[in-house]
Amino acid sequence: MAADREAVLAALKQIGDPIAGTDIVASGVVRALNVGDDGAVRFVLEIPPDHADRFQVVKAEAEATLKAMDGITNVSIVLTGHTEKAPPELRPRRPAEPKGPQKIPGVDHIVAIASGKGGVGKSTVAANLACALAQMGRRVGLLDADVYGPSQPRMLGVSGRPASPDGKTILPLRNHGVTLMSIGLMTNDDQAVVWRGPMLMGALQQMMMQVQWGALDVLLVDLPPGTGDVQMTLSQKAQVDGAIIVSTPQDVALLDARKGIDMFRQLNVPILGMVENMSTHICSQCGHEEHVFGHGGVAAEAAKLGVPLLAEVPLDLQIRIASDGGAPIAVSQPDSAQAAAFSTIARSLVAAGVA
Ligand SMILES: Nc1ncnc2c1ncn2[C@@H]1O[C@H](COP(=O)(O)OP(=O)(O)OP(=O)(O)O)[C@@H](O)[C@H]1O
Repeated sequence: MAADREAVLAALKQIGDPIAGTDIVASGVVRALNVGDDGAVRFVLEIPPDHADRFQVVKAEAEATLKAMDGITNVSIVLTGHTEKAPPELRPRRPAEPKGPQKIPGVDHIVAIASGKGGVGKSTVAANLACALAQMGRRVGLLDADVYGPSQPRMLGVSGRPASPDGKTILPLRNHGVTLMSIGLMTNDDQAVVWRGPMLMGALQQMMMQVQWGALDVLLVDLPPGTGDVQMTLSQKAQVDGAIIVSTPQDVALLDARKGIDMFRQLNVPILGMVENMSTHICSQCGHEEHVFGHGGVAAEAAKLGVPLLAEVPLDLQIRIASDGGAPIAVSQPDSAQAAAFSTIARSLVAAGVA
């Protein structure tokens, strides 16, 4: 079993800080501690630059201590000079030079998860799909670009602000095997954010290019609903392999989904398929199946538009409870019927060569 964060912290508390005279956890030099599900431990020692030599010894001691512990597979410690800077603020930067779509270093594929309309379950699908892919052994990242309501930190059970040891790169967070960065983690919870166009573009570019994603088979991008600046910027700046459009079966949702598909086609982003969410409702009490929003509307629309229907996800209380609780159903009940819909989408992406 992988060591947990508490055990790692306890071990680090045994190591002295030669300058502060306390231990390295108490003195605050241990930053951005990340203990992975696979037992990999990663953190930054943020130290006064004049004392680098003395902290080399501390680093070696911490490495040796952690490596000797059960459940730790790998230890990676980065020594950085102390800066007073907080993680970078998302200030608008210089207007970007006009450049064509770029690859994100280390990221093999980018898949956008989009919807025409808000509240149709796009983020739920993105979170579950990311977890389903991770469970299949894919290296997966999730970029929550839903500036109007970033929900991935809650759905994936992640909190805290991501660290930026050097003030330039941003270290993402990780849970359930998914590497996550969210615009929601860069703002204060209680602060309403009003995003303006150029600010949005700068923030999205920062998320894509400054976050240390590491080597990924696929980066899923949870887009805001609709057809706005973020969709445009993503498709123009990054090489997007395809988009998945999530819709409920109602006519109005479908109408907006169609607009989304048109937009991606204009931007030359292939449509990988549509997902019908809240497809049928099976009563948890009596097992009766109801079509709350109608059923099959997305299948018909997909056929009309000539795009695959990737899955039909039922409207199910467990799906909501699981996401609200920070462990999507694909990871908390991977063998359930509800989770099967998400593994089906994951398998389609792998079969299509984009994950
Ligand atoms: N299949 C489902 N069964 C039950 N509840 C669901 C399902 N899909 C989504 N929900 C719930 O519906 C609400 C909205 O879902 P979600 O946040 O994923 O939508 P969204 O399309 O990303 O919305 P927005 O774009 O407006 O942020 C959430 O509370 C979520 O738990």
